[in-house]
Amino acid sequence: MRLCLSGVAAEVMPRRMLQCPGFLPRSIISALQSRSLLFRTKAHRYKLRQQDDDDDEERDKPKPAERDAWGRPFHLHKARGQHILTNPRVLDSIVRRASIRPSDTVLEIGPGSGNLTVRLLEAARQVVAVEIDDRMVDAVHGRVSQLGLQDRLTVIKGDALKTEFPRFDLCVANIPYGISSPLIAKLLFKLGRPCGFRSATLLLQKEFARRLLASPGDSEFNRLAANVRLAATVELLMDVSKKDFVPCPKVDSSLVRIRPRSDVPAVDLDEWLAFTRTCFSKKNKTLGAIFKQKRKIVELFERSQLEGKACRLLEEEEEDGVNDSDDDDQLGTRVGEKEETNASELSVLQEKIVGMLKAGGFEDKRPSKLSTEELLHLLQLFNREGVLFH
Ligand SMILES: C[S@@+](CC[C@H](N)C(=O)[O-])C[C@H]1O[C@@H](n2cnc3c(N)ncnc32)[C@H](O)[C@@H]1O
Repeated sequence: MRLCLSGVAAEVMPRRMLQCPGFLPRSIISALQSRSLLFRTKAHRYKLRQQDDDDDEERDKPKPAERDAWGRPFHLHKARGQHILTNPRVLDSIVRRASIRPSDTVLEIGPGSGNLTVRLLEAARQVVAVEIDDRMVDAVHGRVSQLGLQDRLTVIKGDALKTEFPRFDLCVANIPYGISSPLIAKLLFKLGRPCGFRSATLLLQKEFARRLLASPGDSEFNRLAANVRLAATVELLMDVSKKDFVPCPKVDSSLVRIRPRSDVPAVDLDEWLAFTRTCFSKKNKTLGAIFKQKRKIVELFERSQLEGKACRLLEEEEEDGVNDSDDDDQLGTRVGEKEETNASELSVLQEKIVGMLKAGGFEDKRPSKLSTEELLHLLQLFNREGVLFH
């Protein structure tokens, strides 16, 4: 009976059968009724769907939830990820788990109206916040001034992806989820080496956090996880319910701590990033299959040719003792001239790559199952053969 009720049959069971005394226990009838499983006729289904769409539209509308520095309400924009964390226990917990020292400068991305900022100011020496929305900048300034803490807060108005960050010890933030991936890439790969901060404690969309935490071989393991593993360790600190935000988002969140590694392998980061882009372009294909694609071989061939030619030309220029800007222009033009790619050279390169993958035991392996060390070894094999990705 249970099976029948939990499946499709429950959707089409005539109401009078359910109402017939003794046909079903009362508890089951009320459970079914409360889950709206009864009588989902076409019209009813349409109405339910319509209701869902209306709910989505309602959710997408800006919400009057925050107040500006003068106490006037203003709308929150979903497109800017403006979901304000309102649960004080969760906010306190984030600050506690971020391991802030009294001497620290904390970078906060997207302070919003300052719920987290005021707590960070209690724990740190100073806070530098980057906020894109003027209204939020005013709101957080107003709030912090009321508490007399304005001397220890600097708010940079701008896009966190485009703004140069000042020096900081920790990053602690409830970020707009739309910029998670480029922001983490910026923190780990664009600030130079060593990146100079101890950790980034970030609230992220739960599914995104799971991917960051994935290990090689896990179904969620992807290029982002492979890149982050090269430069950092990631740990899950806690999950946070969507109910703790206003307006309530569609997804739950997780707090993670990302700690830059002090022993990042000596590899050209641009070359590594381009290499993982190629390897993870079809993450479930074997490396043999990925590097048999003609398009990939042509790309690698052209890049290697271009690189080789640029080096040769530079050497020749240096030998001639010529190196002024006109010659630089000429060099650019000459290097930029597209070489006629020769079919036999291409097939030589393809054979070389396939042979190298075979010899290294990589041909039948999938990139999503390789450890950082294995990926680094593979990149080294390519580079040794003169194949460059960047
Ligand atoms: C999820 S809310 C967090 C607000 C606040 N920190 C909290 O915990 O309630 C994200 C904030 O980031 C801001 N924001 C969105 N995109 C941004 C960007 N590219 N750079 C800087 N701030 C951004 C939004 O205006 C918003 O205030």
